[in-house]
Parts: sequence; C-alpha cells; structure tokens
Amino acid sequence: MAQYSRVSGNVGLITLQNPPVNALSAAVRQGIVDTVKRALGDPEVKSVVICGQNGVFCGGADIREFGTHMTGPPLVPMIHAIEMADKPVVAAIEGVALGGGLELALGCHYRIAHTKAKVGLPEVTLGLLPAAGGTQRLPRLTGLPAAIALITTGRQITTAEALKLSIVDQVTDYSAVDTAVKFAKSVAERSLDGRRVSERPCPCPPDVDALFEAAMQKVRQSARGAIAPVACVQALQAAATMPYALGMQREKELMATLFTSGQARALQYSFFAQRAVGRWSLPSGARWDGSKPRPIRKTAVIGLGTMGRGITVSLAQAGLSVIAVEAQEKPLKEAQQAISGMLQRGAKRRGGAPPLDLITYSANLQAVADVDLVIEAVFEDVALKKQLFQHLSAICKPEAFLCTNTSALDIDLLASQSRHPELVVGMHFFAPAHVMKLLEVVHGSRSSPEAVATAMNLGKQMGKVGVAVGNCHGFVGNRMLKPYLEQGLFLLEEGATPEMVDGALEEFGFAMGLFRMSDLSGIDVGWRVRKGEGLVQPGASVRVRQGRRYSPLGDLLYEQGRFGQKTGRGWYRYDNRHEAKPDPWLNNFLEDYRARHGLAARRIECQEVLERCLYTLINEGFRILEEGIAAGPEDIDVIYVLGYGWPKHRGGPMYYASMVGLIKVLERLEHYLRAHPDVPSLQPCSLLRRLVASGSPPIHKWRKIIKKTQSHL
Ligand SMILES: CC/C=C/CC(=O)SCCNC(=O)CCNC(=O)[C@H](O)C(C)(C)COP(=O)(O)OP(=O)(O)OC[C@H]1O[C@@H](n2cnc3c(N)ncnc32)[C@H](O)[C@@H]1OP(=O)(O)O
Repeated sequence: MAQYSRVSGNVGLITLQNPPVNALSAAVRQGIVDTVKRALGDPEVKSVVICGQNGVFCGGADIREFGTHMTGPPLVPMIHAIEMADKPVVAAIEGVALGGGLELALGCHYRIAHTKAKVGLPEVTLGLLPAAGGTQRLPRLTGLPAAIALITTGRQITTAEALKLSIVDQVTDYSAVDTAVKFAKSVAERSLDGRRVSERPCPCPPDVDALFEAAMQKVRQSARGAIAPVACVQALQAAATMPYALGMQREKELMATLFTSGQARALQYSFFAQRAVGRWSLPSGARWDGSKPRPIRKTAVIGLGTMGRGITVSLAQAGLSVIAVEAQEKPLKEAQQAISGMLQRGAKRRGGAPPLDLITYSANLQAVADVDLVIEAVFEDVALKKQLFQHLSAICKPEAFLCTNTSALDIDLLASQSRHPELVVGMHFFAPAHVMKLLEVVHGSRSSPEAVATAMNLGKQMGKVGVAVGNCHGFVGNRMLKPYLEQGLFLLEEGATPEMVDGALEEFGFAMGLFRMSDLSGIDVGWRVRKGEGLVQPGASVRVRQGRRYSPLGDLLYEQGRFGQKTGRGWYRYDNRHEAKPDPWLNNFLEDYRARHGLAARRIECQEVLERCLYTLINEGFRILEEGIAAGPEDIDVIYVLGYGWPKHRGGPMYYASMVGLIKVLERLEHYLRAHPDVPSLQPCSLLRRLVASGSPPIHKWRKIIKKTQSHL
C-alpha cells in the first residue's frame, strides 16, 4: 500500500507501507501509481515527496512474489511516469533504498538521504540485475567504473559514499522526510531540466572497451559459473553504447533470461534460508521465540592463535569489551600487535576509529573472573580443553556462559567439566573469524535454551549468521566434509590427479577444489584429526582401518613433511606461496603407491568426481537431518554456502540434491556402492530412501518427513 497526504500546504507526501522493509509488492506498486496520479492531478500540489513508513524507504521488489504469478503494475513504466512528471518529485531515503527501492529513487528528480541510511543495487546477489532502469540510470549518475563495481557486487554503501558518487543530492542528520518536504517546497517552481537522469548522457571514459573487458574478466573469475554478474556487465555495456531506450530494452532481455533461471531460484532460496536459520529449534522443543537471550557486555577470549585473534576482533568490532588471554608473554605481545593491526585496517575500510580500547590483554586466566561470556579458542586438544573448562568453571562467576570454538570435539564432554553444564555451548567460528559470516552454535545435551539463544544473539551482534546444530563429531560442516575428502583420496588411488579432481570441483563452482583447500588449511591439521580418531598408523599404508576402506595418502604426505602451502609442498608445489602447481613428484609418488598396492589406474571422468564427492557429502547431510543434528535442510545449506565455499548460485548441497533429483542421487550412490562395497559413506541414508519413496517432495516439505522418520527411530 501507499498512503497519500498533503503536507506543508502544497507538498504531496506518498508513504510506502509494507512492513518490515516496504518491499514493492503488487499492492505497493498499485498504491504508488494511484497516489502519484493523485498528486500530479491535484492543482494545489506543487511538488511531491516519496518516503517509506517506519524509517525505511524501501527494500526493493518483494522477493516473495518472484516465482509466483506476478500481478499489479510493473516497475519500469511506474518509475518512468514519475521521472516524466511535470512537478518535482523528491525521494526521502531513510533506513535503506535497495534494488527496486533505489531504482524508484533514481526515477525521482532529487534524492535526500539520512546519514545512517544505506543504498545499493543488490539484485545480483539474488541472481538478477537491476531491471527497473538501474543499469541504465546509475552509470549516468556515477560514471561507469563505480556503476560496474556497485551493480556486479551488489554492495550496499553509506549515504556519505552515495553523496560522493552523486547518487544522492543531500545527506542529513535530521529527519530525511522533513528535510525532503522543505526541499520540495523550495524547488516547486524550479525547472526540471537536467533532473531526469535518463535524459543525461552516460559518461564514457576513452578506454571503455578495455574497461568492460576487465570487468568481464573479473566477474568470470570471482563468480565462477554465475550468470547474473555477467549479465550485469552486459547491461552496463548497453548503457555505455546505446541510447537510453535501447539500453532499457537490452536490460529487459537480459533480465528475462535471469528471472526464470535456476541460479536465481537457488540464490533466492538462500536469501530466505539465511533468515530462516535464525528461527531455530532444539530437539527438546525449545525454540527461538520462547527463549530469551541474556545481554552480554563483557566477554573473554582464551587463546590468541589465528582463531582467537579473529574472534577478539569480531567481538570488539561489535562494540563488546573483551579480555584477551594468552598464557605466554611473547605470543601475547604478538597477538596484541596483530589484533591492533586488524582493527586498524578494519576501521580504515569501515570508517570510524578502531575499537582498541575495548580490549584488555592478559596472561592470567584469573582476569576473566567477572565476564559474562568466555569463548575459548585454545589448541584443538581434548585434554587441554577439558582442563581449561575445569579452571574456567572455578574462576568465572557462576552465571557466566562458557563457549568453546572447537571444530569437532564433544561439547558434552567439555560441559561435564563445568559446574554449570547448562551454560556451555559450542561457538564454532570459521577462519578468518573476523571475516567469515558463518557461526555454528552447537548445543550439547545439557545446554539450556537460554545459552543457545545468547550465543545466537551474540553471533548476530557480531554480524554472523548463526546456525544452531547438535553435538556430534565435526558437527554439521566438518562431519559432511569427511566423506567428501575421503572420496578425493580414493579417486587418487584409482587414477585421478589432484588437479583433475580440483578442476572438476572448481568448474562446478567451488572457489577451491578439495586438494587446494587441504594444502591451504594444512595437511598436518587433517593428520592430527585422524590421529585423534585412532586412524593414523605411522609408516603403515594398510588400506583398511577400523573395518573400512581407508586411504593413507594424506598420512604419507604428512610423513614426508609435505604440509601444504606452509611448507611449499603438499598435493601441489608452491614456488611462490599461493600459486598451486602440479608436482611431478606427486605423480611419481601416486604411481609408486598404486603399483605397491596392485591398483590399476583408470580414466576417471569429471562426472564421477562430482557424483562421488558431492553425493557422499549430501548423503551425510541426510544422516545429519535424520539424527536431528540439523533441524532442516536450510541449516545445512547455509552452513555450506557461508562456511565451505559451496557455490552460492547452487543454493547449498541439500538444495542442489533437490534440484538434481533425489532419485538420481539415490541411484548413483547405489551404483558406486556396488563398485565400492567397503565404503560405508556410499550406503544411501534411510531418510533419502524415505524421501524418494514419498515421491521426492520439494525441499520445503522435507521437515514433515524428517519428523516422521525421527519418530520411527
Ligand atoms: C521484478 C524484479 C525486480 C527486482 C529488483 C529488486 O528489487 S530485487 C530485491 C532487491 N532487494 C534486496 O535484495 C534487499 C533484500 N533485503 C535485505 O538486504 C535486508 O533484508 C534488508 C532490507 C537490508 C533488511 O535487513 P535486516 O537485517 O534489517 O532484516 P532481514 O534481512 O532479517 O529482513 C527482515 C524481513 O524482511 C524480509 N525481506 C527483506 N527484504 C525483502 C524483500 N525485498 N522482499 C520480501 N521480503 C523481504 C526478510 O525476508 C525478513 O523476513 P523473514 O520472514 O525473516 O524472512
């Protein structure tokens, strides 16, 4: 809806009304068309202001309408009519003006924004492009380089930046609506010449071809296989080379392809999934809406290695005070320097002062005595962590939450070391912890709903997307990674090379294939995990461990001192620290290994790499759902997209499975199981079978069947 009133004598005020973000639903679009007509037809009205209710201008098109039969007036002619009006129309931007919301504002003759508002064209993140004239009007205001950067990334910017880029005309600390009304009165009689953005020329730099070539190369590299960023560049190219009307035509054609694409559907699924995970529930029945988080003011981080440093930075950037503890003086000093540098660089990027004063450094664990919440990030060693929990339980005030950043260890075991196991939860961050958005909040069997709610809320304050998961080895993300990595090793045994496996995964859209990832995170790290599981037998290369097929290839590399990037050698060679090059040594090593074990190398197709690596990962996802470790497929998908480099435009592993077809996933798992009966991760999970038997329902209906499956267990 849009409400109309006449204010200040002769200003028509149109207020968009569609909580929470005044999205441009059919009713809102109709409301705008009707109220604009009314304002323009009213002889008493000399100028018009468009604003949104509750301090939000507009969050763009109503994403919930996509994929439905869309009715109501379309945006393009609506915005065109505003631009062609013969009375000045002013957009009063508060909160956000995003997507169609900013496009609406760009159709107005003036834009006045509040200092705290954000603007942007984030359509690309939904698999779309700004097709209500955004790709044609924005470059006419900002120039091409800035428009390319904004539209291909979807980045939201402050109004200070928007002012510099001429996207808005004025920024105010006061009410943007009041300021806009005053301004509208002052320009009521002014000519609109030069105020209609579509009538302006698109400023073109002399090297425009080179500019677009570079832009195209950049989007192809950064968004592997994603079609929307490419279409954004093409639409901007049209703005640079065609008159406005033809550019609009091109924008429309490109949008038509994107709008119905599988990638757009996957990205929109992901948008809602990232919000749905906030509505968590526990197997006990406790839920987000019945569990109150406790306010956290003082925090502590124990252990200032890479993870601890990132967590400290993230907490301080969220405005929380942190006691940062590292037992030894020298590493403490080093950490202090590193953290200060990270905060200073962050402040440079975000603006404002670095929150250095919020952190107190200490080598003494006693310093955490009065904090509200502790996050321990010490070395991943169960004995060390157990001891630390005993100390913390004795030192901290009884109501303090004790959180562990373990990536796999048993939360219940750690909780049992504390006098208050109900206040213990896992907060599993991802490296680099001040950058990565994902947070697994792990509830043990005794964690209270209040502890989960508090950790989820703290994650939100830190700008993370928290996903509540149950306690099992590796939780959700790392547990699913295990069969995926295992298949990679088996494929090497059978004839593949690291570059071939990684090539297939990167072509699929992963930023990094599994061997490059293993080199980056460290072959020694995986070795230590396997050692903890009792799988490593130094010197031995027996291919069966704990009664199942096992590949010792990673262990053998570890024994050679090939730890990955950090040692310059791993699955690849690194002559300069980051560039992975195929290593002839490794190929010889693999040939010797196969010969020693009587394994005949065969030609392996990319399809097999994808099916074996991805379907076993997905199969583990079904087990996780069946066991209630994750409450729904969205939780798993969000974890994989935000934490494990799963290509965003493929929605996440469970969504991908639903698109490929559950029956196909099941059949291929059965096919590979016949060939490798000694690999239990190929054994299709009973939930997968049950879903197939129920006719492979769409993903949003899985929860019902999961519940039924759980009640049979
Ligand atoms: C015809 C095709 C035209 C396309 C042009 C477009 O305009 S495409 C849409 C472009 N707009 C966006 O991409 C903006 C998406 N929204 C956001 O980035 C954020 O929601 C926000 C507006 C910055 C607000 O963030 P905040 O953290 O304050 O809240 P939430 O993200 O949790 O959102 C609150 C609820 O609002 C729902 N919602 C947000 N935007 C839209 C939208 N454009 N359409 C429909 N619904 C939207 C969001 O889903 C939340 O509701 P839940 O019930 O929790 O899911």
